[in-house]
Amino acid sequence: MPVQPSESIFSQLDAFGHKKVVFCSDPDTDLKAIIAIHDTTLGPAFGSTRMWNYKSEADALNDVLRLSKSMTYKCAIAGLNMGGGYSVVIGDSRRDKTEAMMRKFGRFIKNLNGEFITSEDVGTSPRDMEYIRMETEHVTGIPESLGGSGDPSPVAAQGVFMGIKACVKEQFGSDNLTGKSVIVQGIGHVGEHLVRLLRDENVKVYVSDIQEERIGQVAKKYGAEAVSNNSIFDIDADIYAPCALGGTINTQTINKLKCSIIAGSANNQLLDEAEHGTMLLDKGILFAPDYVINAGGIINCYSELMNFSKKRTMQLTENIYEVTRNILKLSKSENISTINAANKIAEKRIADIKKVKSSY
Ligand SMILES: NC(=O)c1ccc[n+]([C@@H]2O[C@H](COP(=O)([O-])OP(=O)(O)OC[C@H]3O[C@@H](n4cnc5c(N)ncnc54)[C@H](O)[C@@H]3O)[C@@H](O)[C@H]2O)c1
Repeated sequence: MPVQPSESIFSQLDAFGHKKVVFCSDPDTDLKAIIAIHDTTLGPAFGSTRMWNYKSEADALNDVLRLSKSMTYKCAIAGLNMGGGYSVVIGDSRRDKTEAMMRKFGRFIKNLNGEFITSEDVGTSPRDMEYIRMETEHVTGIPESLGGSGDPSPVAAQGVFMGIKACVKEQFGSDNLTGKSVIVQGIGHVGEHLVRLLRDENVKVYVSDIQEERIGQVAKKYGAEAVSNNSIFDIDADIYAPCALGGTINTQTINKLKCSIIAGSANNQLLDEAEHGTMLLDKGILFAPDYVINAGGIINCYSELMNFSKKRTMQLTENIYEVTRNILKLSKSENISTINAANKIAEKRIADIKKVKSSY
């Protein structure tokens, strides 16, 4: 069962298996943030910073715990030498965010002495990473003009695109996307780049968002069909690409879905991994585990840390195709959900590397 936001903080930490959680409070800058460090077996905890107007502090904690755990798996399966973490800043990014708030948050990261390294996410931008960089070096995704790798979302979209191709190969026998149809839910940074990549392969694209004006703009720019957010599950498309927030795949939506593939960028798409992963398996809907196919963003940030070339970054991102294919194969051969198959592969790598690190 998923951990409920109302449970005690320590029982939640036990259930997720976290190493450390830091609550950052600074009334002078109105900063309220949580940094969660899940696992550092493979290296320092890597994770984005999300700014969101959470309904409650308990929701914010639940979100950061879920997101940081999936980062551990994401780094492991992408072959990176990094652990898993995440942070959330509580507030409305368009109304409440200030330079002082982000710089103060940078100071909290600095105090972790490299145990946590961050980058941008929903509600934060390369500009915010620049503010954090003024206080600590433990940040990536800073603007290219400052020597960073800039916005990771085009690379994240490329990885999602490779994941979609791997799933199409499995379901249809060829990874050619021409003539297929995709619903992109959430046309923000990643969603819009994904729409462009799909349009370039002659895919029929439906776009949806909670911001009505965005739907019209993006539909017009890429020749996509605009769909209201309430009616996306009525559309008969081959692929559903969730690119907004998590939890959109649940008992209610699975019963409505008409697609045969789910593959998108949003983190933690399954409301309950075990229950909904199995439901999708039983219904024959292929689910590309989100943390596997959205790893392009973190690969881009890792490349910035490691001084990798753009070419190497793209090679690592395009490898998401093979990684996804291997997961689908394991899922099929063992008749387990795709999320279970991905978790098995990620956990094996963490266990193997733990043995390497057990001696000098
Ligand atoms: N940006 C990256 O590099 C990156 C990398 C990996 C994963 N992700 C994940 O991908 C998702 C999108 O990231 P982004 O950077 O594009 O964010 P973004 O904030 O730029 O875009 C999100 C979009 O989703 C829309 N949205 C929010 N709630 C919605 C809902 N209920 N229904 C429909 N639309 C909704 C927003 O209006 C916005 O347009 C997030 O879950 C993020 O964690 C992002």
